[in-house]
Amino acid sequence: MIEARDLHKAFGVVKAAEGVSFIARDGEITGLLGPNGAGKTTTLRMLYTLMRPDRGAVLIDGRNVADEAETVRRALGVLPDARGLYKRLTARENIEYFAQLHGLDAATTRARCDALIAALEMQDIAARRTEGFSQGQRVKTAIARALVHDPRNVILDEPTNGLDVMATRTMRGFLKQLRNEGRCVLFSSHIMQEVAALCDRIVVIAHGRVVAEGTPDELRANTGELNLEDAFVKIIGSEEGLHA
Ligand SMILES: Nc1ncnc2c1ncn2[C@@H]1O[C@H](COP(=O)(O)OP(=O)(O)OP(=O)(O)O)[C@@H](O)[C@H]1O
Repeated sequence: MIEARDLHKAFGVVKAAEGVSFIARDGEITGLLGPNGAGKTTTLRMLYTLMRPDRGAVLIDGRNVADEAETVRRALGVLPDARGLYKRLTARENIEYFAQLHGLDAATTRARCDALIAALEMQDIAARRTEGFSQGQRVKTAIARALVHDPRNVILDEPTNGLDVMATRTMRGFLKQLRNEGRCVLFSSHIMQEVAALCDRIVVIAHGRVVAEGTPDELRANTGELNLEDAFVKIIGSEEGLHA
């Protein structure tokens, strides 16, 4: 479980997060939806311990990040906005390297790598150096690497950004599999259709604040709109972020 509790973060005069609070539960996919510059990446960075909030708290499985950063990090798998692969290593070696950093033994490393490579349909690229990888190939490698230690909570910053239709389908199927395994899956997107297709719960963020939250049905009911797109226009107050 991931909990954002009244998170604030400012960069000079820019207030990127102004009291962001929400809970992402186990066995659910939670989507953080908002237009460009809404504060999604900043919020996720605070949640995955990269950035310290000016105010507020982050709790992962009930543990406060400020007190137990190391324990919390072991329970987190993160796809950051900068994917950052080692380009001289193959895709498999990138994943194995993270397994070593987490202290996994050789047999577990092999088993986890094989399972992730199969689940993400990356058998054809596993033995290739990542230098020159396409966007989709890089994202798959970075996700496999983020999940090699079998974390209970998964945070992904715009995981389908730049992916083609087939790669997006694979990614959606993979995220659902993580959810069905009982994990807590939280991802950000500025694309309404992406969030609508995948999420059990949606947290809508605009100008650093949570402006709506609920299941797709609840968001429709609360806005009095039959169509989710119309509901978002009403919530965000513009058509930003509605189109892929
Ligand atoms: N390191 C930083 N220094 C200065 N300003 C920043 C920094 N990081 C974020 N900001 C500002 O904070 C605001 C929120 O940015 P953030 O990246 O969190 O938005 P986002 O919702 O992820 O947007 P996008 O969909 O475009 O990625 C923006 O105005 C951005 O310019």
